[in-house]
This record gives sequence, C-alpha cells and structure tokens, in this order.
Amino acid sequence: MLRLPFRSHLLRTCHYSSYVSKMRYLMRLKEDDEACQKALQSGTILLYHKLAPLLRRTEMGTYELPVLQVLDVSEILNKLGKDKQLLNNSVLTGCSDSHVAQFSLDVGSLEQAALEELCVGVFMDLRKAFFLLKNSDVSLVTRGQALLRWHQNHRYCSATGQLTERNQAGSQRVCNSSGITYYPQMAPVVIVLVSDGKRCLLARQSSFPQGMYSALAGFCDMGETVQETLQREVAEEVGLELESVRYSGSQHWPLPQSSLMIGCHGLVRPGSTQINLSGSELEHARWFTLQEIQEALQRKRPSRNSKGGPSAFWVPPSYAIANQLIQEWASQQLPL
Ligand SMILES: NC(=O)c1ccc[n+]([C@@H]2O[C@H](COP(=O)([O-])OP(=O)(O)OC[C@H]3O[C@@H](n4cnc5c(N)ncnc54)[C@H](O)[C@@H]3O)[C@@H](O)[C@H]2O)c1
Ligand SMILES: [Mg+2]
Repeated sequence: MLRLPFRSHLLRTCHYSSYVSKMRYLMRLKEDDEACQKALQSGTILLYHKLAPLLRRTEMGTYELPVLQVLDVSEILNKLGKDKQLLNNSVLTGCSDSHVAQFSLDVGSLEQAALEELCVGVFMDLRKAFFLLKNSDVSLVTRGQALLRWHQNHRYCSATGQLTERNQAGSQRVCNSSGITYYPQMAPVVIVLVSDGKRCLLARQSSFPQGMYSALAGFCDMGETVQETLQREVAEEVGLELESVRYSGSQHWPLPQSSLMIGCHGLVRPGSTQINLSGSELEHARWFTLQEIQEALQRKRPSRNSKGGPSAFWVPPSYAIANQLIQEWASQQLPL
C-alpha cells in the first residue's frame, strides 16, 4: 500500500501570509513580462558558465554560493566590454521574503578566466559542488541549472522547427508559428530503499564513482503509477518482489536531465531475498547490515586505500534523496 504522510513543511507554512504573498508575487512575474523586467533591475543573480555554477572560497576554506546583485553583474559585463542585454537571458528562480527576485544566468559565451577574476570565484562542475555546498545552496543551484539547461535544449519547436520565444521569467517558450507553448519538463523517477526487515539493499552501476552504492532507481514508463514503477524496477534490476512500499519524500534531481525523484521504502517478502541481477544496468548489488550502513553514513568523503581506490563502500552525498532514505532507514532500525 502506498501511504502518503502529510508532513511536508509546505503544509505547515502555506497559511503564513508572507508565503502566500511570495508565491503570488512570483506567479505575477511569470505572467507579466514588464513586471519581471522591472524585478530584474533590482534582483539578485546566480552565475553559471556552460552550466557550471559560480562558487566562492571562504576564508575558512569552505565554499559558498555568491549571490550577486544584478547591478554588479551589469558592471562586470561593462568591464568585459559586453552588452548588458545579456542580462535578459536570466531565468527567474525565486524571490526573497522581501520580494527581491532571484535569477540565474549562464554567461558561457564569455571568457571564463576573466569572469572568475572579476567575480572572485570559480565555476565548478555541479557534481563537485554537491560535496562542497550546504544543502539549501545545492537546492538553489540545481534549480537554476535545470531551468537554464531546459532553455538551451529547447530553442526550437518540435512541430515546425522554428525558433521559439521565451517569456521574461523563462517559465515557458512559445512557437509563434504553431502557437504551441512549451513548459519546462521533468521526468518522474522512483527511488526505493529495499529492506528485508533487518538489512537494506544497495547497488551500483559501473558509471558510479568508485565504491559508491545507492538505492535502486528507475524512470516511470508512460501510463504507469508510482506503485507499478516501484514494483517493476525492483523486479527488473534485482529480481525481487516488493510486498509493501511506503512513500518518504521527493526531490528535484538535475542530472543528467531534470527528474522528480519520488523516494520510497520497500519491503520484500520474507524468505525471498535472493538477489538476481539482470541486464547490464547494475554492476553489483547486495544486502547491507545496519552496522555497515551506520559506518558508511559516518564517512563524509570516500576513504582511499594506498592504491588510490576506495577502501570501503560509501553512499551518495547528504543532499541526494538516496542518502536521506538510507539515514531514515538506519534511524528506524534503532531501538527506541
Ligand atoms: N538523487 C538521488 O539520490 C539519486 C539516486 C540514484 C539515481 N538517481 C537518478 O535517477 C535517475 C534514474 O536512475 P536509473 O539510471 O537507475 O534509471 P533506470 O533504471 O530507469 O535506467 C536508465 C535507463 O532507462 C531508460 N530510460 C527510460 N526513460 C528514460 C528517461 N526519461 N530518461 C533517461 N533514460 C530513460 C534509458 O535506457 C536509461 O539508460 C538517474 O538520472 C539518476 O541520476 C538519483
Ligand atoms: Mg535503475
């Protein structure tokens, strides 16, 4: 049975007037190009270079996400001799409590080193940034990257082949020839931490970083329910049958394209725990004890042996919903 616990923070906060007014303001900016253009003048911007976000090293040696004022970016463009019209390529990704609009902009057409010097930062691959930024910043930066990528990949109408035109917020693109409106897309993906009641099952694909194991995941097929995808994926990938599933939470995942990860816990039938890998997707899968999982959760970074390989298995970084499912499972195994 799929149970959906109503414990989202949104449900607790949606009656706050500041939350409602923020959402209404953002809605207006998506619908009204002129209002959005005005908001851009006094907004803030996250910069990307060919979809790699700009990060700044702090005095403590950690990394943060520099949130630049639009005016500062305008000045930087000026110093590089570039037209500030480039700012109009920004996409709206949110707003502060005081209604300062937040945008993301890819400046991949400009010289990277010069930009990094002027911005006092470094453009870094998003996969690396996952390990360096705090989770709330990862969430911000993935949202911007996903929307920018969608625009870069959807410039043409698939019916007419004509260039499409975006609105100022970047929340849609329209083909003036066919009249088709395109909206940013995400693929629904299930991710399930399978347990036999005492152990949990993790697996790895050969494309994963060395030593990393994760929960089972898979794209929803057309026409499937979440429950059906969960059962099919577990059967396909490890040859097991789920007895029950429980919804845990969801997450937007930007790699390799935008997905909506639907995170669940699954229980297999007792006595039916024999793993049977099929196809080429998984390189290895096995059951892990609570102690093994607790040790892996303690490792902040993959530990290395003398040959540079992983000395022990490790799990995805704390931002990933796989990690959150594993943490949740481990905490539920402990005696009260
Ligand atoms: N956030 C997390 O914690 C986390 C953890 C694990 C996996 N993931 C993500 O989940 C996604 C799916 O996992 P998977 O690779 O095991 O899926 P999967 O088991 O469905 O296998 C991928 C294959 O499915 C096919 N496929 C069907 N629909 C597709 C679509 N819309 N887009 C791309 N391929 C499609 C392709 O042949 C592809 O090779 C991956 O993108 C991965 O990055 C996220
Ligand atoms: Mg899979």
